[in-house]
Amino acid sequence: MNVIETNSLVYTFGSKPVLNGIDLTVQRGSVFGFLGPNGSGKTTTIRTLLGLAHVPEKSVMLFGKDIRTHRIEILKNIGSLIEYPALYNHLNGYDNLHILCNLTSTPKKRIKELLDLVLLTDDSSKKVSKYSLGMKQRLGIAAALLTDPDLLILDEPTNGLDPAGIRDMRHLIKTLNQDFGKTIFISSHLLYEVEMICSHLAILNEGKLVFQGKASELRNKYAKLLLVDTSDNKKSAELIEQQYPVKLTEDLLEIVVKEENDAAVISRILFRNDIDIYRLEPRSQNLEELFFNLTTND
Ligand SMILES: Nc1ncnc2c1ncn2[C@@H]1O[C@H](COP(=O)(O)OP(=O)(O)OP(=O)(O)O)[C@@H](O)[C@H]1O
Repeated sequence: MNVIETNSLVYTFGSKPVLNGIDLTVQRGSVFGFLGPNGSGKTTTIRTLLGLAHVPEKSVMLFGKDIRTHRIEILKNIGSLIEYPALYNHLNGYDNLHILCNLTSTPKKRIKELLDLVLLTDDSSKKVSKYSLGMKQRLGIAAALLTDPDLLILDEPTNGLDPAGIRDMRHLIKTLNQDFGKTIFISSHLLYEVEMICSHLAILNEGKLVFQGKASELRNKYAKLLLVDTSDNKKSAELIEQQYPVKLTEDLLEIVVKEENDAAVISRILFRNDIDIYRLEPRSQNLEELFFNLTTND
């Protein structure tokens, strides 16, 4: 069953079209990455999914039901974290969840389970004002999970986090999906970030989807670059260009590769020709380069 389905979804701010006919399909059990540059319409799409923006009938369906006619029922089964979590900074983590438990008539034992899950048990009696942004985000996710919804919608969950915060967030998303069966919809403007954790992706550009499918399908659609610096870049370029497209810049080689083991193939070519490698570094295309490929290669 599709957890989210949008049908030719359109949305305008005044006379400005922001979403231009979006057909999203998010299957149960997936970690779905919703990618797009700033201003492409991600937050607006999420607002439509949560019934916060007025849309035509049947254009936004969740769990097979129309958000226009079944909003309350649908929202009971969604946990969301949009921008920063709304928390009481002067209270500790436990008490924040306790208040929400009372509001939602959730049994108190759920608090301990969730604090364990989001790795905040040891900090549960600390005031939230003393939490790092990553800890606040994780407490926000615990709050969103209180009523055990099937779908979790996270808007840029790693924005502003330090590397440790990003690692914890990735781990949490994986656990929620694999061990607890949650379907997770994540918006982001970072390609490598969603590629790493998502099973499926959609890419939005100027209110239109330019790609939707499995993350592995996207990987096959675009090339990666390998940046290489050697003891003899000119000779290296001549050797490598027999097998790979290569550009010789002032101080390095930019080689277009596709397979994981291309780096090994290239190092063997150079090694056989007595060329030393000083640097060999993969670089993914950024979103702009990817858009260019997606819109010109098809
Ligand atoms: N309240 C509003 N009134 C008018 N235009 C708006 C409003 N909110 C957003 N927009 C415009 O709609 C477009 C899409 O915005 P949206 O916030 O959905 O994009 P986004 O992909 O989430 O970007 P970001 O990552 O920067 O939040 C942008 O051009 C934005 O300027």
